[in-house]
Amino acid sequence: MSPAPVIGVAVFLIKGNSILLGRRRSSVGENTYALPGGHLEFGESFEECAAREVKEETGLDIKDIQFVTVTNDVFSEAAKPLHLVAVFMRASLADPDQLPENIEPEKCYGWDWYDWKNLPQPLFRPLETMMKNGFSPFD
Ligand SMILES: Nc1nc2c([nH]c(=O)n2[C@H]2C[C@H](O)[C@@H](COP(=O)(O)OP(=O)(O)OP(=O)(O)O)O2)c(=O)[nH]1
Ligand SMILES: [Mg+2]
Repeated sequence: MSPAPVIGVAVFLIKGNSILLGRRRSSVGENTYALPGGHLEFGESFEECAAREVKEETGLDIKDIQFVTVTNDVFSEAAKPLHLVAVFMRASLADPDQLPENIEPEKCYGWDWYDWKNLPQPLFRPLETMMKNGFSPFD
């Protein structure tokens, strides 16, 4: 039996021309820069999941949470095959002066703001694929 598809929610947290990224500590995408996010829990809306994951991982409070796009990928070559539906949301800081904290240091090396025109490398693969396809969360 194949495992059920998994639903991830990731958040483009936008501040001026920058987005918040953290270098992952994970068997999936170790050392790559990714958005805050995690898995949808039973009964949650995408907006609730986005706000909860950003709070759990960075301590930040967000507002104006909107859906932007969705990806659907099957990683069949992986040791544990994974079918991932990733829902991408966009949001802004409720308080522009609030600073990100690394609340889950076992999952992330730290959060920082990066100019959209000068993103760090390597990006987490789903993010890199979106960028290569010309996606922008600012449009
Ligand atoms: N965090 C994050 N997840 C992403 C991004 N792009 C993308 O496809 N995803 C997908 C891959 C992951 O399987 C899924 C969940 O994110 P995650 O790996 O951070 O999960 P997590 O441990 O924080 O989740 P949880 O089990 O604590 O709820 O979302 C991204 O840029 N950032
Ligand atoms: Mg996460």
